[in-house]
Amino acid sequence: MRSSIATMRSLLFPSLPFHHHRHQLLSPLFSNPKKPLFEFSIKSRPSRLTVRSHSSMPIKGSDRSAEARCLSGEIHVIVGPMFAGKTTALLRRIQCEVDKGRKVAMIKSDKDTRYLIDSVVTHDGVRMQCLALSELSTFQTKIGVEAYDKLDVIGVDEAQFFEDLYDFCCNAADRDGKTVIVAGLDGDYLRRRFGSVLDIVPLADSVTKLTARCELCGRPAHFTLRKTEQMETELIGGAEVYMPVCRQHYVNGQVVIEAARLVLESKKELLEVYSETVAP
Ligand SMILES: Nc1ncnc2c1ncn2[C@@H]1O[C@H](COP(=O)(O)OP(=O)(O)O)[C@@H](O)[C@H]1O
Ligand SMILES: Cc1cn([C@H]2C[C@H](O)[C@@H](COP(=O)(O)O)O2)c(=O)[nH]c1=O
Ligand SMILES: [Zn+2]
Repeated sequence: MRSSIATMRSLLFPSLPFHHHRHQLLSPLFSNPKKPLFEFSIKSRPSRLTVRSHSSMPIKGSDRSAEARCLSGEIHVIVGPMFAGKTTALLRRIQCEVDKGRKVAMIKSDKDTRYLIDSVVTHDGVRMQCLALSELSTFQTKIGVEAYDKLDVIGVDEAQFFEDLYDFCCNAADRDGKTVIVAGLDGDYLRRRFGSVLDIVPLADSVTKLTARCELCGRPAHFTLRKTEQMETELIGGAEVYMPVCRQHYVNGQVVIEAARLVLESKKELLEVYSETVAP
């Protein structure tokens, strides 16, 4: 038990620097340099807001007034097709937060087993250790209330796989004053809403939709085409299953895939008729 807590803490407050080198294992959270601490007090006339800076008094989540916490909370959403650079952008924004001396934690869905279970990994191989969770609601329990209170920023990757994304983001930003940076697919391979990612758009301070390069013509790719015949929404995979495409090649691709599916189905029916009549 003690060793697992120690492991968890090392995930949260390592002293390792944060490097942006290819295949470099990035530390998920950052040393805890003093960060400017602010206390908000709303004067009697609601239009006046006094901000006082206390460089020494540690303000924990529980000490700050509710107004102060929700004022300091932020939600930023990064969406787009696969290979659009969502995870890359997430890691870059985390770096910016580190440069500002803020404490960060990274979370991803434990459904993403493509590269490493305990790391967020871009398609270019840039990695960062993280907590792989099935539900975001377990995060605070896993890291402990004290460590959670000290956090300034929470990164979430593969957000499309978290069913409790909306409540988590709401609580983290509005109640606890965290900056939450979320990366995930807005649409699935059928261009339908994927999980709860679109639900947090009304909660967001910013929404960024990225594009990849169409694998067939090089134009900007806004959609993800599934190359295989599986039809379930959740299918973990990379370039062997998916490719980013432009609108024209998405539509063409869907026509081809649907035609291929029809051919396969009719072939299967022919084989069944054959096996029942010619060779019972
Ligand atoms: N068709 C493509 N268009 C754009 N980037 C691609 C493509 N295929 C592979 N890549 C690589 O994928 C990287 C983006 O990876 P990543 O940030 O993990 O994307 P996402 O999280 O959006 O799937 C790019 O920097 C690029 O090197
Ligand atoms: C389009 C689509 C994707 N997925 C899966 C495939 C990957 O494991 C992730 C997305 O990875 P990213 O490169 O970090 O964006 O989601 C899926 O399950 N269903 C889909 O329709
Ligand atoms: Zn194209």
